[in-house]
Amino acid sequence: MTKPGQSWPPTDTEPAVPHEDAPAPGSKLGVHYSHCFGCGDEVEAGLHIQSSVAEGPVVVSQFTVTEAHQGAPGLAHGGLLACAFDEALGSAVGNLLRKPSVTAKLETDFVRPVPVGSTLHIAAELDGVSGRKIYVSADGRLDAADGPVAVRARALFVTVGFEHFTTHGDKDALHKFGVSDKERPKDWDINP
Ligand SMILES: CCCCCCCCCCCC(=O)SCCNC(=O)CCNC(=O)[C@H](O)C(C)(C)COP(=O)(O)OP(=O)(O)OC[C@H]1O[C@@H](n2cnc3c(N)ncnc32)[C@H](O)[C@@H]1OP(=O)(O)O
Repeated sequence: MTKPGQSWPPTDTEPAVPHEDAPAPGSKLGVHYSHCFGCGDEVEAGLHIQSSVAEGPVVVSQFTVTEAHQGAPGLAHGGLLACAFDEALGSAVGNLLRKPSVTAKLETDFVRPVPVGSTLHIAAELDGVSGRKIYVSADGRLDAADGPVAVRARALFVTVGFEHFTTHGDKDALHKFGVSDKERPKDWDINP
């Protein structure tokens, strides 16, 4: 675990420079997969996170906590909050760098309770890249972009080849992600 005060990223990194085809600041980001628990519109009890690109290597996301997301009565489950951050951090990595990547490590600090009915405003920022390793962190603020911080997270994503998804998951994964064979060389950095 990263201890409070420990430097982040934990190793020397290069700046994370958005891909030339990354959506511009202000762009709303769509659902990357309709059955994704984080953002998918076909998962009734899912998190239905909505994200858009902000200035800097930053993606902002909103997650509204419903009764389907409770741990204690009236309060969000911590594991689902971690899920929300995984999605928000992954969205920053995937959309800005356009490198297929997976979460290798995810740390969360739960600072305040998050009640049902509240909306977490999550700002995820790319902190640096070291080879295949991408460091990214986020703050989640209660009910407003400048509200009190409720959750903080840091993550390491590792760039993988597209075959990670087709080998370990669904052989049709790329089409389900909406990435056609024709698009791959142009729109994605596929040489991790
Ligand atoms: C438009 C699109 C939107 C896209 C929007 C997408 C949003 C989706 C968000 C959800 C994302 C997910 O939940 S993804 C699902 C959850 N994650 C997973 O299922 C990943 C499962 N794990 C794996 O498949 C593997 O362990 C990998 C790929 C992470 C790494 O395996 P590998 O490829 O063999 O590489 P490996 O050599 O082990 O690791 C590479 C480097 O990372 C380091 N490393 C690896 N794991 C760790 C670790 N836990 N902690 C520290 N360091 C680590 C290694 O030391 C090494 O450093 P060095 O020696 O190079 O220095």
